[in-house]
Amino acid sequence: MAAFMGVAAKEKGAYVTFLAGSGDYWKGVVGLTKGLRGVKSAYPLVVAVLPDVPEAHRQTLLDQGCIVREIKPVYPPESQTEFAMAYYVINYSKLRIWEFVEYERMVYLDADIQVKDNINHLFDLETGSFYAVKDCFCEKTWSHTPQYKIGYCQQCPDRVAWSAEGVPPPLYFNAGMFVHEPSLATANALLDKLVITDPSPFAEQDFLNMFFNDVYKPIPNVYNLVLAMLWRHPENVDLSKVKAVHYCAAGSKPWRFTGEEANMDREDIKMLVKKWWDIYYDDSLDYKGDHQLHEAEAVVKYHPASSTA
Ligand SMILES: O=c1ccn([C@@H]2O[C@H](COP(=O)(O)OP(=O)(O)O)[C@@H](O)[C@H]2O)c(=O)[nH]1
Ligand SMILES: OC[C@H]1O[C@H](O[C@@H]2[C@@H](O)[C@H](O)[C@@H](O)[C@H](O)[C@@H]2O)[C@H](O)[C@@H](O)[C@H]1O
Repeated sequence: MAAFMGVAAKEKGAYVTFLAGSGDYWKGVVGLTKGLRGVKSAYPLVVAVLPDVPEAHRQTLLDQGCIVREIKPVYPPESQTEFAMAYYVINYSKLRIWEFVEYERMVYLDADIQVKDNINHLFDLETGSFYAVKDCFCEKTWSHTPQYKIGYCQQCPDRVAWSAEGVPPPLYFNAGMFVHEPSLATANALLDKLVITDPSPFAEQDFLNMFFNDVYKPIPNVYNLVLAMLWRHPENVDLSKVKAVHYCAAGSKPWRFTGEEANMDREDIKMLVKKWWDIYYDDSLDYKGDHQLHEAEAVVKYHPASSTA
């Protein structure tokens, strides 16, 4: 009907990632798109690229079946804030993906994530909420926070009681993976709010947590295994059940891996890095123009009525 009315019909959904700069994160996107293909994902991968992404990297991603969309950068207000990592300032540009209104639903995945199991069912989660995995506060990157100082972490809230006030901080998600509903109203509200919000150490991650605090719904850690969970909360990790691995710990990016950084010389980490490369170099997962399952077929094939997240 929408098409008949001359309005472009909305696509059901797409996976989306973000690529900035002329560095080597494009390799992460190749690993991501091949991993998604390997688990028979029903939706395409859109790559939101900043203007500084070279043509050669864009072409490589097009050759891998990605939809490449250039976005305008988003910068936070001027401030003296020290970001947890200096380059985090570019991550505010992730906010542009709310403008991708041709999609009803998108699943955002950082380029340093690899999907190991089919997650198509995330597209069928009830609308109106913001779904993401709870982060961990135990790494040194959190040393500026009160929770780190007392050893409190939402991944194990009983280990150290929050404080005399008794009210722990609101649940906080890792912004490397989330399920969202693009809309121009939300996109504009995000940018309007950003203009009057002081930047903070975890940049757009802090900002998104503040903005979606009232509608945030945690989903299981299996959808975004923040690697530090392996040594910070091993009791919360069953690798055989993990659906997406997030190589976010310092020194863990597979395409730069040396194993020399703290916690990297572990057998489980080396196995996960090998798995990343196995997919990256698996030419049976290269795009051959056929990975895009028709959505209706995908609904039947991958979303049996009983499927739930
Ligand atoms: O130079 C960069 C830095 C970051 N990113 C993108 O921004 C995401 C978040 O940055 P990063 O993965 O370094 O953050 P982490 O989760 O490791 O803290 C990356 O996964 C990429 O998608 C990028 O494309 N180029
Ligand atoms: O710009 C802020 C970034 O903040 C997050 O990364 C952090 C965070 O997860 C910490 O909790 C970890 O300790 C740390 O290792 C990790 O890099 C997101 O993964 C990334 O996409 C991006 O939003």
